[in-house]
Amino acid sequence: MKAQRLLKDYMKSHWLMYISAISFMAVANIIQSYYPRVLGNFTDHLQATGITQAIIKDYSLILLAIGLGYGILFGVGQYMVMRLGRRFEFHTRKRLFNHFTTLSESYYSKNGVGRLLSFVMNDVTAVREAMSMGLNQTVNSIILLISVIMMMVISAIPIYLIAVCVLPLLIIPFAVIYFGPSIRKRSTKVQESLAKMTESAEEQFGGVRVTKKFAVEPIMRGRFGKTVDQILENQLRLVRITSIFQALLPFLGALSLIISIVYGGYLTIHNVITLGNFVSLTLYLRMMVNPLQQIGNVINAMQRARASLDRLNNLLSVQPDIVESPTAKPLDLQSADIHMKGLTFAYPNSTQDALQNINLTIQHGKTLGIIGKTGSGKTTLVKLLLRIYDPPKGTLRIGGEDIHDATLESLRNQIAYVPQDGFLFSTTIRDNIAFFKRDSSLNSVELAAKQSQIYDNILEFPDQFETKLGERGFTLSGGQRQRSSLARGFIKNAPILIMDDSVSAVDAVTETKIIENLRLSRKNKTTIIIAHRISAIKHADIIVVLDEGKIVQQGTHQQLLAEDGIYASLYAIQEEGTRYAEGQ
Ligand SMILES: Nc1ncnc2c1ncn2[C@@H]1O[C@H](COP(=O)(O)OP(=O)(O)OP(=O)(O)O)[C@@H](O)[C@H]1O
Repeated sequence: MKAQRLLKDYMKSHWLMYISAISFMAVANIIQSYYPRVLGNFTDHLQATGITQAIIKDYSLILLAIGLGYGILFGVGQYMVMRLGRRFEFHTRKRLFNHFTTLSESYYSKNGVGRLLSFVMNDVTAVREAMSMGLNQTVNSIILLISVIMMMVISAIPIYLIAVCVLPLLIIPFAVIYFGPSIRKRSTKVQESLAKMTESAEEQFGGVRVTKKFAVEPIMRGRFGKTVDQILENQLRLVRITSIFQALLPFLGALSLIISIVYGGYLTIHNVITLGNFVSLTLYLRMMVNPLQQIGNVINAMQRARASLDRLNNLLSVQPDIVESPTAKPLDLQSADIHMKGLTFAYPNSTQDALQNINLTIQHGKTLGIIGKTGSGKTTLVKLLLRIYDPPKGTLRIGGEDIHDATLESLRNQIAYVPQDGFLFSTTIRDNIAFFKRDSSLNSVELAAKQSQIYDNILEFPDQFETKLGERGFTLSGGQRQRSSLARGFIKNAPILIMDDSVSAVDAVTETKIIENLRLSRKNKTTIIIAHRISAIKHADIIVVLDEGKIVQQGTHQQLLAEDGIYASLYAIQEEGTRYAEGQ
């Protein structure tokens, strides 16, 4: 697994912006650290000469200059940091999405949509917040602390007094080392439980229609409630530890201030230091409390963000299962035969073979029908053809070439796959049909719609081919959805068309018309039809019957009827059903 360095890479490519932002904020803080010194001098002046108009004017102008200088420079620096944070968020989300598009189906079957959404939403935001706030406050606090210490050292305040007063503050680094790892561990738990909640919400929303029909809302609420409870529990554990940590810092700051008042006051009474020095010292120490508290906040936020950053880096390091060989060539499938020889396949993480010793030849231009019980391996067979999963080397050849030697693009571009439950996007029906090539002419979209027998329905939709589907759009029936997705397969006019149970939701008359259109439009092109109904495949040049991953029968409709096997008994049952229905 190649380690990813999301944040480091980003910082490397934006270093100039970082340096500029840091410089602006650094100068702003150096200017601000003059503030106690000016007030100290003011006090000494007051003591020496009493209050005069000139003193008031001079010091107000100096303070105004400090205020303006700090405000402008700090504002610009802060803007740059925030901008960097937002750009990081944008860049990371794009990078994640690009990465998602490279991952294989097996990754998606292991990770729910909600979990993936959580990476894009929660984790990226956690890192961005820590980045903007972290950089901002770290620079502010560190520069301010250094400037304050420098100003104290070059002032007339004795070093031993400074050392004693600053002593409690030295405990802070130890507190950080002690609390840091626990904060990070608890933050990882919070992020994980957020991911679980998003996953659960996605599942519950997706299944809301089923839930409603079965009136099982309490179960739904219970399931979601559990994930929310888990977040609360994990967040409270995190809050407990961060609160202790954050309370400790101001306490140490206050302690140092008390020491300065007691010890500094004593030295002032005995004239070891001036009243102005005493005022400056307390102001300096007061000025150190905020940056110290900010450092605590930043460390907490950084620890939380580290947990998210680790999750993101791990995700970006996931390699797709299906990788193209460096020597892969684009294949031309126009006149390619398909050969399967001794093909045995088991899904990753499964001990059972989904396909066993498949030997099959599909000559180009022919129609293959595949039938078999549910779970017999029909879909698996065509997934291997699309290389959604990898068949063992040497077991599947297309046009004489091993499938592993073909580029994925050439393979998938020349095969049209129509699944049983084709997904339709929230766009117009026209765009859904022309999904493969958005600029297809309306004529070709209409032709595909006619071939898949959805044309007449579309004419009745409110905006016909421009009718918007999906969320806040028009809802199609199951059969209409299936035929729209079939039109998507027709319009591609690919050398190989695979219909995976794609006419299961249409009535017998429509099915016959679709099959007839298929035969007309796909002369000399390879077509693979998976079906449960014999009526959908009986015209095929060759039919295979799959049972528990094995080909148990192979031949034409007539040949298989003549055999004493699954096909003939299936035919008898389905015929009986048809006769019964017709007799009703
Ligand atoms: N992603 C997967 N991971 C593990 N096992 C799987 C996966 N997909 C399918 N299977 C298993 O492989 C076997 C064959 O499944 P396949 O989907 O090919 O059957 P099918 O004949 O198409 O079924 P149906 O007619 O119900 O669509 C089944 O036992 C199924 O549980």
